[in-house]
Amino acid sequence: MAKPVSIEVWNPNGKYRVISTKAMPGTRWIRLLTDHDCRVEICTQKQTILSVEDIVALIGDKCDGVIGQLTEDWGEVLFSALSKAGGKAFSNMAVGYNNVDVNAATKYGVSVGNTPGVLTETTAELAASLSLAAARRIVEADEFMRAGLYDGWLPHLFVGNLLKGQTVGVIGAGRIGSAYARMMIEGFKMNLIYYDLYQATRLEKFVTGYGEFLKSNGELPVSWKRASSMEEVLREADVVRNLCLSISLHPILDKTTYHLINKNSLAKMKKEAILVNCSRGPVVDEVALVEHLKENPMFRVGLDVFEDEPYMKPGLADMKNAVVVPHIASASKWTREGMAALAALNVLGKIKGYPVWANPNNIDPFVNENSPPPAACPSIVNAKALGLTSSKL
Ligand SMILES: NC(=O)c1ccc[n+]([C@@H]2O[C@H](COP(=O)([O-])OP(=O)(O)OC[C@H]3O[C@@H](n4cnc5c(N)ncnc54)[C@H](O)[C@@H]3O)[C@@H](O)[C@H]2O)c1
Ligand SMILES: O=C(O)[C@H](O)CO
Repeated sequence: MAKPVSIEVWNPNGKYRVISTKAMPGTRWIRLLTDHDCRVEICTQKQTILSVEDIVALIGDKCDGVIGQLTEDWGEVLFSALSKAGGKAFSNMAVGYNNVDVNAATKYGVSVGNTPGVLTETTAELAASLSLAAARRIVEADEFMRAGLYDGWLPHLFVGNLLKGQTVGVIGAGRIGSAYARMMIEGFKMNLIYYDLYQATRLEKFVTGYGEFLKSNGELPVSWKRASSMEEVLREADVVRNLCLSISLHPILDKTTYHLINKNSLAKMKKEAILVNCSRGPVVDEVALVEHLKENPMFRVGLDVFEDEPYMKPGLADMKNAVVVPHIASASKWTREGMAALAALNVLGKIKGYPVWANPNNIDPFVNENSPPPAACPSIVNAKALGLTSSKL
């Protein structure tokens, strides 16, 4: 029997019982629910990662919907418990939903929401920050300063890499990968090589147009190339004798991307390259990465995500050529409040029987605080499997 889980309650007399497994930023998401007759219960338990047993206890005998977190294991047990409690709606407060067994949810008739779009730029900005921090050795230099080791300017002190005019590689050129690519191309005049299962037409058009603009300005144009495999992105450096300086990972995590970066792929990268991961930890074989970092001191990584969060693989914390941050890529106030609103509206929309928003890439009307959100679920990943109708709004 799980211990009772501590909660905070809003609108105790609300008709629909909605649970959030964590306190989320802002209060708009709470208002959106309480204004529509929901009783909102927020778990205030101290431990960061809730167990399945804790969540079953939270769900109890009557629950209409749950907002959960990417640290939780949403599978058969939880969807069955939610369904038994009368619940039909779940939303992750994240765009990635590799922690969710969508088939199990569908089997129990539970919709699975996620929060795309609102975190695209914030996440891409962190990937760009990690690229810069790694290229210019910012963390190492900061530690050096604070340790009182600086005793005067030196020609060799913390020499790093220039990004301008080099090549940026993007694996997974979806929303975030494309936004990151644009930042690096526009900001640092980098050339692009990308690998994705699908053609990133808008990104290609952007690079072509920007290249023409630079040319008309008398500057060197930028170029793009769509690689036919990830290996081609890693190898490109040798082919064109141009340093493929920075490679950033932005695919979803599934069985096709698990350990996409491993011992073999690392061996194909330039010894002085930079690898950034703001997708999911298991996209990189972290043990192989630690070995590679040890053997190649000029190879640098910027990591926001880790294979066994919250832990790092042994040795990673000691590597000076690694910049590590605790899964904060989407951590801007605007984005986190927007994610909370989207997650709440995914759950509310299903409870109310609203249709599903037709374009999950344009969620602006849901995050605009100055007007009421559309009567729709912003993003339901199993909408088709559940036969949910699409919004005409
Ligand atoms: N670190 C963070 O805090 C953070 C924040 C937001 C998102 N993410 C992660 O980033 C991922 C991407 O988010 P998004 O909004 O850009 O999603 P998206 O669906 O727009 O983009 C994912 C892209 O990956 C591509 N892809 C899928 N399988 C691939 C493969 N085998 N090889 C190459 N490309 C492949 C898809 O075609 C798609 O273009 C999320 O699923 C999530 O896991 C992490
Ligand atoms: O998938 C996501 O949304 C992130 O990992 C957290 O923002």
